[in-house]
Amino acid sequence: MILAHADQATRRYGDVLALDRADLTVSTGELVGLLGPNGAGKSTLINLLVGLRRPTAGRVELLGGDPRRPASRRQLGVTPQETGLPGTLRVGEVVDFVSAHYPDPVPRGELLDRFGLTDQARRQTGGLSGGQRRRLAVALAFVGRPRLVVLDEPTTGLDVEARHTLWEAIRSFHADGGTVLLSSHYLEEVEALAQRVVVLGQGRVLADDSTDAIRGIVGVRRVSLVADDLPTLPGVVATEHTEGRTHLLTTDADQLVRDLVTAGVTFRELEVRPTSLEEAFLAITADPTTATGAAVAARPTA
Ligand SMILES: Nc1ncnc2c1ncn2[C@@H]1O[C@H](COP(=O)(O)OP(=O)(O)OP(=O)(O)O)[C@@H](O)[C@H]1O
Repeated sequence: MILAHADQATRRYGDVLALDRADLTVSTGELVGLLGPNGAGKSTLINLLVGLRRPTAGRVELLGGDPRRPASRRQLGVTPQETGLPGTLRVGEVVDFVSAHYPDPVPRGELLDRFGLTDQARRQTGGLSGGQRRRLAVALAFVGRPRLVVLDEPTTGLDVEARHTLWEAIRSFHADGGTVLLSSHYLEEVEALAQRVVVLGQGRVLADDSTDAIRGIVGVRRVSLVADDLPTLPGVVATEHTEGRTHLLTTDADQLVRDLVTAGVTFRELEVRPTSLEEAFLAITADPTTATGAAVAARPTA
């Protein structure tokens, strides 16, 4: 069953085209990652799906209805990117307050334990660390045993341990049959959790595929060297020249280095390093005729 659906969803903010004809379907039991750099449109798409904003064009549907209708949101749990908690309420009181809205909430102790907040139950939320506050905000999305949980960058600002606690909680909800849509800047995070990844860039869905396939697309590396003359080499997604160095972006750095040697290229000062997600996106969107670009373009996007 389809729990969330965007059909050519478009959203403008004045002159800014934040989301450009995006398609997305999330079905029961899926754990889908929404991956993209800053400003890609992740929050915009999420906000349309959970009824916080209306699309300028196109259609969105949540749990079979219009997300703007409260009835459609009854079985939804959301943690937006920005949240506020009443600073003088204790952690346990906040959980009780939210729980009171649901017929069969997760017991307070169980929820706090799952999110590593048991020791903070009696603390006022104003006295929590940023990471603890974020974990509480995420935990609240799960209180009402929702069918669908939507989390907008749930682990931003968390240290490694807190991030892992949160991942475990998300995994266990999913293992019990729950459905999750979460956004992230980090491929590693999406890889750790999701089987399916939707990549957004400049408001468009660039790819919608398995985590493995996306790793192949955005796992771009930068091979940089000094060489007078370079032949055309296979597997190069983009080429840049700065200060006498040539930078070759590729999804297979090992093979590229082998090809350089086989081609008899005289080079020096070779460096291989990972690219940022931004660089990878720029590379794969810049030239749709490259092998990598074709892999992206092959997905239905427009
Ligand atoms: N309320 C708004 N008013 C004007 N422009 C907006 C508004 N919300 C978002 N935008 C713009 O829409 C584009 C997409 O923003 P969005 O927040 O959806 O991206 P994002 O992928 O969630 O980014 P981030 O990872 O930084 O949170 C950006 O250019 C942003 O500046």
